[in-house]
Amino acid sequence: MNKIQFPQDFIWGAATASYQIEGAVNEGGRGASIWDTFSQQPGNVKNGDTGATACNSYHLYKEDVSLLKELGVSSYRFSMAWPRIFPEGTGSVNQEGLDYYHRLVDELLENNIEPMCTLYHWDLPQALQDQGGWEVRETVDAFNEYAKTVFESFKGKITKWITINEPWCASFLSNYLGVHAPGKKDLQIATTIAHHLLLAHGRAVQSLRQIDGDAEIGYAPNAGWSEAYSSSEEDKQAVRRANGWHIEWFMDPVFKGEYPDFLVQWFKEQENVTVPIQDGDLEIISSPIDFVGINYYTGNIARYDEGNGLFHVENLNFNYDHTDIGWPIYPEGFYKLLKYISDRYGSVPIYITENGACYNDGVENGRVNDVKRISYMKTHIASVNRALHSGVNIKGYLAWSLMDNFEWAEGYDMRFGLVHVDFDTFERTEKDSYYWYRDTIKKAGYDLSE
Ligand SMILES: N=NNCCOCCOc1ccc(-c2cn(C[C@@H]3NC[C@@H](O)[C@H]3O)nn2)cc1
Repeated sequence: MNKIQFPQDFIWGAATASYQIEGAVNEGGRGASIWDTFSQQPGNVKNGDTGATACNSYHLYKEDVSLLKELGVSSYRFSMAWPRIFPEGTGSVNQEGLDYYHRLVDELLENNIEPMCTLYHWDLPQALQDQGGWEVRETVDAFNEYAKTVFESFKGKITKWITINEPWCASFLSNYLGVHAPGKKDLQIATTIAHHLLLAHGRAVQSLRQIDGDAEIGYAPNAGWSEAYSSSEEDKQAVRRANGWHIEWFMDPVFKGEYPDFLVQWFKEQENVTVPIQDGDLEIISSPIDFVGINYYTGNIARYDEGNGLFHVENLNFNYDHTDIGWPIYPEGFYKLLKYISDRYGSVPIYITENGACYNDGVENGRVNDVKRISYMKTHIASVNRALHSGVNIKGYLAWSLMDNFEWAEGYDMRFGLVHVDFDTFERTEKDSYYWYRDTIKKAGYDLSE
């Protein structure tokens, strides 16, 4: 039997995020976010693209839900834009913002699709950034106010919440590497922000427990996978640092109540950078959660390289095939990552909250023949299946992304969607991968020989 089979109760879904799909940035009472500001600054985003119109999902959400219904998914992961709920970050609630998300959630529920809502997918209100943003602890308080407001408003409708999406991106990629908003390049600032994001996560977990005991909550750390080039101790230690930065730095505090000490020492000795932990912080951060979302795209083989970057690591190009965004295709890394997480953190329920590939195929004769995306999905869903059958407690898989959208600093050129979007007309065209995924969901798996 050459079949990849999943349990009948395995959850299949698709994912998006507010700034990447909504558009309508000046409608419905929405305030500015740091991504509005960052994308308007020349040079930050390819082709000068911004999320001003995106996929126009603010107005076309019913069409999006129809696509989800036809796809046959039981879960849709989306994010709320904090600046739609609190245009100034705190203070008065924007009822129009709440109303929009109630319309979306009601449409999902009417179509028997479970909403999985991300509170923070990087669109911090600019008004808060102007007062220090995630560098200051007041923003943690503001996030908790935002979280409590939507927990109350959607109680009984939304039963799966994700606090923070990819805190590594929202801290280090955005404030040390300068690639994402707000585009800072300061390791101490980034390390402080990473801590405050984790603290905000923990505060929101505690708030949900007070407001809605029937809902579940988790977070979605991004996780790449680096593998040592050789069995030399220096290669193994280099890779331990690289994986630690992406994985343990954001998972140990939540699941073990402490930062990985070898990296804390590395930051102190190499960069004179420290984590601004205050009494009680780690107890808050390690508040028990119901699931963890894992976002996986790519992995690599790496080795020690004295003086190379923060951790003296060189990623080797093994001529693996790459997707159109240049990321190596490494499905084995997905299996190894999932096993690693399960071995290190136990049987916490895992949802794959993002996995997908960038291929920029266009529409030809009404079709998008994205065979490479189908191949990527086959090998990566197979890796999820391997991990599941190796005892990893995986509850579901949500493809990134339902549709092509604003891919941050890459703008609209880089397409991750199962559905093609014409960003001038907003016309949606289901790709071949959409139909393959639909059929796979129906069969709860696929035949490896297909
Ligand atoms: N490590 N050092 N890098 C040095 C130089 O970095 C160059 C660029 O780096 C990165 C790293 C990671 C990403 C990234 C993108 N997505 C995809 C989104 N996930 C959430 C959802 O919104 C998707 O759109 N996930 N991760 C981008 C750029």
